[in-house]
Amino acid sequence: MELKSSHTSPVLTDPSPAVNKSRLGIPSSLLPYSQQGASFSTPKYISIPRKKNPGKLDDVRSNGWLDAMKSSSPPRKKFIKDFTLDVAQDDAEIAYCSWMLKYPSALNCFSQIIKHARNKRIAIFLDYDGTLSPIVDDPDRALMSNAMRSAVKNVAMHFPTAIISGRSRDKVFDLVGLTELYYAGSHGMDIMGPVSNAVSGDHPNRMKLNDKQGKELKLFQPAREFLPMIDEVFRTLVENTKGIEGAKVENHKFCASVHYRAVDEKNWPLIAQIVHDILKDYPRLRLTHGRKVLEIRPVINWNKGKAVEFLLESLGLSSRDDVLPIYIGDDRTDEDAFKVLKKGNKGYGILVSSVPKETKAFYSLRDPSEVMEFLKSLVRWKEQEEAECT
Ligand SMILES: O=P(O)(O)OC[C@H]1O[C@H](O[C@H]2O[C@H](CO)[C@@H](O)[C@H](O)[C@H]2O)[C@H](O)[C@@H](O)[C@@H]1O
Repeated sequence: MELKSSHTSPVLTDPSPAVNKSRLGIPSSLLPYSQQGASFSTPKYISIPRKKNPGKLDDVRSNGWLDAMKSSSPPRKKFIKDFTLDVAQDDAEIAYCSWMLKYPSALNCFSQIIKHARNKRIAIFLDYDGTLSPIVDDPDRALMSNAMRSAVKNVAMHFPTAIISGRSRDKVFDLVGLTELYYAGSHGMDIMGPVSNAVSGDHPNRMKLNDKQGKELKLFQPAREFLPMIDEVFRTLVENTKGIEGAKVENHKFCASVHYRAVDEKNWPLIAQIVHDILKDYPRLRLTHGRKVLEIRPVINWNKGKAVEFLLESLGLSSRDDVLPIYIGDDRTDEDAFKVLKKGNKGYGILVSSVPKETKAFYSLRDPSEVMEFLKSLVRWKEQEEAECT
């Protein structure tokens, strides 16, 4: 989606780096795609001490980071012949089935869902990784299938649809490639949504734009002031983790991610300590845990739940009884959105998980293939309903 702005804003235009990256000692090959060409500004107010030997790893053990890291993603299913392990897998399946009594399958409960949806406007919110694309080792290879793309496109033709991702908005748009949707990147801190009178205006973090088709859109970036800070932290993270095999740092514009999925578990405490040490110097940044990823983001009171509320308002769908928002996601960061929908019974959160998890979602789906089935079912139901009305 190429957007033309009537404003000249460094945030929108992503100009060439103002600072020579090699001066910072970072070879450009270490910079992931989303960072190349991103806006750099000379750090004025931040200085990061370069610690050669990070602490004694006591902090991250005592503050629970390590435990959170270990439990942050379900283990992959293995094809196991061993009888004892077969039994263990059966036990896991039994545990999953009993968990589903509390969080039933959205596919099994489809008729219940559409009963509530009758005479209502459904709005669809989708997470990307683990929801539309399967979790893979390399974040750059998390591609969605063409079948999923077409299911999402069909959904967007029938219902207002938005993707709310932890990735940068540009990156998630590159991966999805559909112009029929709205996109919110950086956990909702970078929203390209519809223009509505209710929330437009002269707020400094909000501006109107036109897309290629001339459709008016609104950009909302509540964390714009953090851009240089995130940039600097990203560069420091790249520098400080470069000796750890398998570590990968991504710049998502308003947040930075440190992946440890491909890092030997014995080095996880080191990764955690590096992030912990950097965060100590940035009281205005905080940590959240994703699936085998540590995410550093501004402390502002903004998250995927707020993004859902913002988009509903922009769509003119908030504070109405005839609206049914459905949010599908797999990650801890999606819980903020589930919470918003659960509060006041506004709509349905659907957790994508193949293992039992504590969640604020209402329903569950096992994996992206079930997500696709669910989206297709929604379209079939809507088309049937439309046909009956004509
Ligand atoms: O909000 P999302 O769209 O779900 O994005 C959350 C994070 O997704 C990506 O990481 C996750 O998926 C990768 C690819 O499958 C996987 O390798 C990684 O372990 C997962 O954490 C993305 O790379 C992160 O930056 C996002 O924050």
